[in-house]
Amino acid sequence: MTMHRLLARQIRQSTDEAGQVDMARLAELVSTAYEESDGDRRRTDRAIKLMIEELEQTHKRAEQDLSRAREFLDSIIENIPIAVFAKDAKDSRYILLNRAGEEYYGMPREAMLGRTPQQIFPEDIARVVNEQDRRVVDSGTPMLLEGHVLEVGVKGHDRVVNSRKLLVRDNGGAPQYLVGVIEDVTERITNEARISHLAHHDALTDLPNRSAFNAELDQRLGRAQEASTSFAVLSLDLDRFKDVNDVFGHPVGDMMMRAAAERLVAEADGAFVARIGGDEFMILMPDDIRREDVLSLAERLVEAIGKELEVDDYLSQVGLSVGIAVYPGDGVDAAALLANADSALYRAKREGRGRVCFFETGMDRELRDRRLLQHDLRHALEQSEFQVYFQPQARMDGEIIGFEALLRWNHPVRGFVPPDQFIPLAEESGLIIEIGDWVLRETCRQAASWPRPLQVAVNLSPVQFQTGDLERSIHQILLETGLAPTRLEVEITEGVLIGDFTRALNLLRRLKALGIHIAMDDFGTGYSSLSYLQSFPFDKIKIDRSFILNLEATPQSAEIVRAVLSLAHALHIPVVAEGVETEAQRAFLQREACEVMQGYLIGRPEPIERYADLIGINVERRRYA
Ligand SMILES: Nc1nc2c(ncn2[C@@H]2O[C@@H]3COP(=O)(O)O[C@H]4[C@@H](O)[C@H](n5cnc6c(=O)[nH]c(N)nc65)O[C@@H]4COP(=O)(O)O[C@H]3[C@H]2O)c(=O)[nH]1
Repeated sequence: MTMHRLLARQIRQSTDEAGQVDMARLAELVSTAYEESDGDRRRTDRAIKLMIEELEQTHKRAEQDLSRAREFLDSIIENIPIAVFAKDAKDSRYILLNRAGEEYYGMPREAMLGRTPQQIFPEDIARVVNEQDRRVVDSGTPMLLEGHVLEVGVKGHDRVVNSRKLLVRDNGGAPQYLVGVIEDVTERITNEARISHLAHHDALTDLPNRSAFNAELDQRLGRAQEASTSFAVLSLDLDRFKDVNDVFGHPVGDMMMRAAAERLVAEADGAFVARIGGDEFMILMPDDIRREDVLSLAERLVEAIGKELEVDDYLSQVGLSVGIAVYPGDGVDAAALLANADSALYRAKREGRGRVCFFETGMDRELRDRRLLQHDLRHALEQSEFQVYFQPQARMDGEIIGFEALLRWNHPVRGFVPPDQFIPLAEESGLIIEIGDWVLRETCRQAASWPRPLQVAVNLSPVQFQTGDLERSIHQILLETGLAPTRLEVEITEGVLIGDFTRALNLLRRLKALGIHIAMDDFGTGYSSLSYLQSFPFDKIKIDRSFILNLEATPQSAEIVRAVLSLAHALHIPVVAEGVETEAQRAFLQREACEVMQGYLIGRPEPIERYADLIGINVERRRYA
């Protein structure tokens, strides 16, 4: 007989040593076992119930997640600014369309869903759409169209779109859906075109800029090399444009620049005109144009720009200088052509502006040399290559009353470089501010140490008036050196007053109020010397040495000197005659009652040690010896 192991154990536990079964004990054991078994079953039932509940919740959560994901995807598809559609692969019937799709097709989705292209679009369009759909279904390869002009929809035919259609198969691999996206890229393409335009055009004049010019020049070179033709490169620079900005301010300057650019384009006969910098332009002339035609066009440009510019009731006059280099004679690559056109421009400007110059051999050397000099000039101050020379000024009876300070540059290789060569370079680069301060400080320092309190005159450049703080510099230098302001004279040319007239005039007034004397230099060589005499009470007038030089040779010079002297006398302004070299010139000036003279007859510009006796050093020594 087989018996459950539990019952056998319970009988064993209820049987005594004599083999007698204690029925009451057995009943108790069995009933305890049943109770435990009931408890186990109940626990198992509860666990199963909990598990079922947990499974149900997990399932529900999964369903919710799925539906949320679907909603999320739906909302993305619905709101994406790209048209999205899905069609039945069998008959191209639309089964999904998002909001951008409605906009693209210009109809609500209700008008499209469940319908085929033939039921929606005009016949010709429906045919194209169907053909595309069939191609994708038959080949199984996606269709991609980029930048094609929109043929369906309400936005008009000026829209440009990228579109893509692809096939989705069912689990068995049979074609099920066609999914398509259509992106309107019109704005992007317009923006890209605008950015590309900006990158190649100058913002102010809308002319091609330097990079566009370089690209065009490269193309021209390629063409000319292949076809063995020639062409001309013109380098143009507006003269005195800085004055327009100084006088009228930048907004008016900008308008004037636009007006000048328009004139250039109008006159350039369709040539390629580019603005490559502040007031610099370049022109590429048509291929194989004759030299005389290039010249006559350049001259027409100079004439057109030279006419008065009128913008918003502002009148101004600027000029134009032109340098020309011709391919292949003046250069076979871009760098050589540009450098040579620039050299020719430099010559045109140097010859008096408003001119046209063709490149000639040797001009490049001139420009290169100038650049080298400019480079060296930057180090001249720190290398102590400058020195102030002094030239005496005397009354007509020979009594020395003062000196003019004249700057000298002792270049380590070239020797003495004339100030007429390096001062314009220093002005162009702005170095004149530092150099001018140095000359003033050095002159005042020296003059303050002279035993005789003679006058000392220093040249000031127009650039020092326009930039930097000249008044403060002079003030500080006078304090530093201890020179009495009344012993200092500043010489200015009319260039100082041509720029910002009011600013320069105010500055001169303040300097004069300090006790400094103001002299008008190079009188008679400018355009408006007379009108400037009216606007400021100069302490001295210096007649330019060109008039003195020609005193004996040309009667006109004598007349001019006479006229200047009588005018100055009438205004009670003393006159200094510059460049007096001969006794005859001195005698003439004395007869005409000129007050002061300066020139080789009295003494050349020299280091002050050479004039030690004039400044009182020897005299003093002798006295105390
Ligand atoms: N043939 C001849 N020439 C005479 C005679 N007497 C004087 N000279 C020269 O005439 C020039 C007079 O100076 P400037 O008209 O102010 O003309 C000056 C002035 O405009 C400028 N310059 C010189 N030093 C300075 C300076 O420190 N600062 C500035 N801004 N300009 C300066 O450079 C110009 C030329 O200076 P330099 O070569 O020193 O030339 C000086 C002087 O050497 C003479 O009897 N015969």
